[in-house]
Amino acid sequence: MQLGMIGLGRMGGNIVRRLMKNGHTAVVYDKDAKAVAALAGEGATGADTLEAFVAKLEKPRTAWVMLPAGKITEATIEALAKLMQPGDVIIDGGNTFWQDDVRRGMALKERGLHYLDVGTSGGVWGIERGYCMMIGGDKAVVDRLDPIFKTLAPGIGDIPRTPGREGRDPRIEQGYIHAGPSGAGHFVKMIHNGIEYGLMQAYAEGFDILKNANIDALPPEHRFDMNIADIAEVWRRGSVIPSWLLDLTASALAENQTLDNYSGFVEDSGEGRWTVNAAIDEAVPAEVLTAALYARFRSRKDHTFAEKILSAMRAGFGGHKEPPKKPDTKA
Ligand SMILES: O=C(O)[C@H](O)[C@@H](O)[C@H](O)[C@H](O)COP(=O)(O)O
Repeated sequence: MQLGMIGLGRMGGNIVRRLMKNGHTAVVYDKDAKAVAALAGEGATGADTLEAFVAKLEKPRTAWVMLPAGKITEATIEALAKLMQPGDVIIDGGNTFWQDDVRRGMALKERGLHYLDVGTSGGVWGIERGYCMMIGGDKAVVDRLDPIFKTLAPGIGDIPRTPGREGRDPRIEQGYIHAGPSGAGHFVKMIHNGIEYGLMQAYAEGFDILKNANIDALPPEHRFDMNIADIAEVWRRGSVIPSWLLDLTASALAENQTLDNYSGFVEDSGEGRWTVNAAIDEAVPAEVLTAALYARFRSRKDHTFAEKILSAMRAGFGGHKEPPKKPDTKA
């Protein structure tokens, strides 16, 4: 099957590679001509403008947009929609806010275009491992494009089947789901990422406590000099908390246990914020996911103004002074 791909970064380029490796064809476009040339060299049909890209696609066209969520994705889909014809499909595979999908899905439908939002998980490893996909949009379109999704998905692999799932939609076990109408795919991906924040924060805090178990503030007989790289490794094997995130942590610590190659300034791309907003809209208490998001904000500041206010209040009611230097509890 043929797929058009706009955006040939770490995700888009590798999606095209995985498809071509498995017998599909691709038309590719990116503002960076070098990225287009590189994939053309690997067998894709390159296009140097959006117009040329659309002209090279077989009808009905399928164009997957894999760009950073926000303005660039919005502008690209708008420009693309003007060039497409009724029956064509536009896929947004980035980390778009699901309400933008709901709006776009309706607007494009009025022009006879189909729109799928595909939350795509797997990062830079997806080319080998496959991508877990959470898809929103019309069922008929999702079904028609099944050969693409099936190839991109990880497949059942060596993950044991879940007892009790016999006779259900086989796509789920392959690693992709039609989650519902427009927006549903990115809604599921948003919650996936919200959970990702929480899991990451849980591991991060646990390892920080282990790392600080030898500080001078503790009685000598309560101090432990922990090898956190080894602990990460042993937990991967038969414990209750293995995961891919733990695998990645173990690899990073094995390489450099001090992690002094990182500053600890943690970015976010929006999904965690939207998860918390959704929890508020639904009045669902999401304490862990909210705290994990705020921990990222905290990571970007030396000391917040709020912390100065805390110090001022403590000084006011108790005469407590701030310590002259960072306390020992922070390594
Ligand atoms: O499932 C995935 O592959 C990841 O969740 C991915 O989609 C994620 O969005 C970015 O790697 C970083 O996200 P943040 O910038 O929000 O941490």
